Amino acid sequence: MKLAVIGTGYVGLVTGTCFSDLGNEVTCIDVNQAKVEGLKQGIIPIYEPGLSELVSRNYEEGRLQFTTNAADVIPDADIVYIAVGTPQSDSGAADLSAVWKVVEGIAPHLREDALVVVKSTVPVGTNGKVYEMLKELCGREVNVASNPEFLKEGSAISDFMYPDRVVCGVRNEAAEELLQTLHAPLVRTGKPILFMSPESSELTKYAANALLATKISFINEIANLSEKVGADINDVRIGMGHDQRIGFQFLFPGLGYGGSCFPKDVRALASLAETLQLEPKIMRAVDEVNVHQRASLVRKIDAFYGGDVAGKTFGVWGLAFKPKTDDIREAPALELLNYLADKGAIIHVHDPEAMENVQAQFGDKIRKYCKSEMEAVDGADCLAINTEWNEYRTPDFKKLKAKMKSPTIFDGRNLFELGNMEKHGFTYFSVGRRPVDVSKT
Ligand SMILES: NC(=O)c1ccc[n+]([C@@H]2O[C@H](COP(=O)([O-])OP(=O)(O)OC[C@H]3O[C@@H](n4cnc5c(N)ncnc54)[C@H](O)[C@@H]3O)[C@@H](O)[C@H]2O)c1
Ligand SMILES: O=c1ccn([C@@H]2O[C@H](COP(=O)(O)OP(=O)(O)O[C@H]3O[C@H](CO)[C@@H](O)[C@H](O)[C@H]3O)[C@@H](O)[C@H]2O)c(=O)[nH]1
Repeated sequence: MKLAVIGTGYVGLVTGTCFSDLGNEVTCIDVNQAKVEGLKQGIIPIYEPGLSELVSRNYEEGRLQFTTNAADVIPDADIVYIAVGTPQSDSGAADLSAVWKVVEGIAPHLREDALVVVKSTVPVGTNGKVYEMLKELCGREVNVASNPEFLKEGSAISDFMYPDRVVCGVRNEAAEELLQTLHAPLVRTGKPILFMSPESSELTKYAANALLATKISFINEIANLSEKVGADINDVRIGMGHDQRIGFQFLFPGLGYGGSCFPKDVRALASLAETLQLEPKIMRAVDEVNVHQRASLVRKIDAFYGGDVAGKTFGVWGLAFKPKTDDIREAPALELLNYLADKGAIIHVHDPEAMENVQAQFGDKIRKYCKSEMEAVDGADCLAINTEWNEYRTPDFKKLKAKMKSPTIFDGRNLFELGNMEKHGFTYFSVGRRPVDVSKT
């Protein structure tokens, strides 16, 4: 099949590349000329495990192309995917301006039998609006479907290639047949392609993200309670998770959810409900708990130092919003960096992939961008951990202690055992567990 994928970001690039790898002829289109030129030279604009190899192979074998010129590609396409960003607008609702721009841009070039598929996460009713808009612009009916994406950054390729389910919102059999054929190689293991109305498909995407976000805010609230009552959230989490009705997934406490999806999607869903005179009490509470949790490391640091961090050296491990990505959109680390920079602390950071993105925002407000995690703690008054990269999980504690000026750790991801911290003589603050304070022993 011939596919045009418009928007070559985390979702568009992964979608286009994976579909090309499955034997389709795919052209990825983006307005960002530098990005497109880079991709043609094998420069991948994001870090996503396995993506670079897959892009290179399919580009070299001619199944995957990149362009800024939609008009050249759309007339040939069986399916046109819309995968542009739908960020949060000032009101909290999703900003659909990029989607409307794409719709206007493709209308004059669409083949009579082409299927337009909205992959971007869009509020319920958007598919219907795209359909109406194309009908108006083209002077005829255009087939429009919804196919939301459920991939996670850091495991995007395997999530795409081995989905739990594929959700498609369609209006007719022609769309169902095309999407069935396109996705057939992804569901050979028996996972379902679920066909439903575009409205149900759009709502499924938001509802899934909102429930996952709810689990995270719930466990963070229980973690804060654990700290007050002397319980250990790790034991509580495991005790809960063994109940099969609850499960273990998305119950890790931490610094709240970040990234480009959960924060904006929870707010967009709440905002949609409010425009319909409903009161989205759960969604608003989930967001509120999350905003509070994102500042939890800052609160602990501020309390420990009595607000006086000026001139103190902070080693910071982890900047990306989660491991295995370079994405810092809504990353909890940004909250900490802003606090430390405003207060005049000396900041040394390390992240395996996200330092360039942080440098673009913080520049010389950060004293050192370090090549290794040990370099970041050299002479540090304390270590603060934001992201659970695997390489941070088992440091040589003797070496770590010897490097630091003071053995103090603020861990937003519960990477270390409390017993280990006691054994090695660290003062250690984590999430939902008792503090270890060696200065008091
Ligand atoms: N990032 C994720 O993990 C993820 C997962 C599932 C769904 N989604 C949803 O997918 C959509 C895309 O997210 P993303 O993270 O890939 O966004 P992104 O910001 O990484 O990429 C969007 C791309 O679209 C391009 N673009 C903007 N306007 C354009 C236009 N008129 N024509 C062509 N290209 C244009 C931008 O230059 C950019 O490269 C969003 O709706 C998001 O909510 C994201
Ligand atoms: O137990 C957990 C699990 C996750 N998180 C945090 O939640 C955020 C989101 O993590 P994750 O869901 O793994 O990454 P995303 O790439 O944001 O993926 C989410 O958002 C995408 C965009 O809509 C969806 O496609 C995915 O299904 C959905 O998981 C991150 O800040 C994590 O640190 C926790 O705090 N505790």
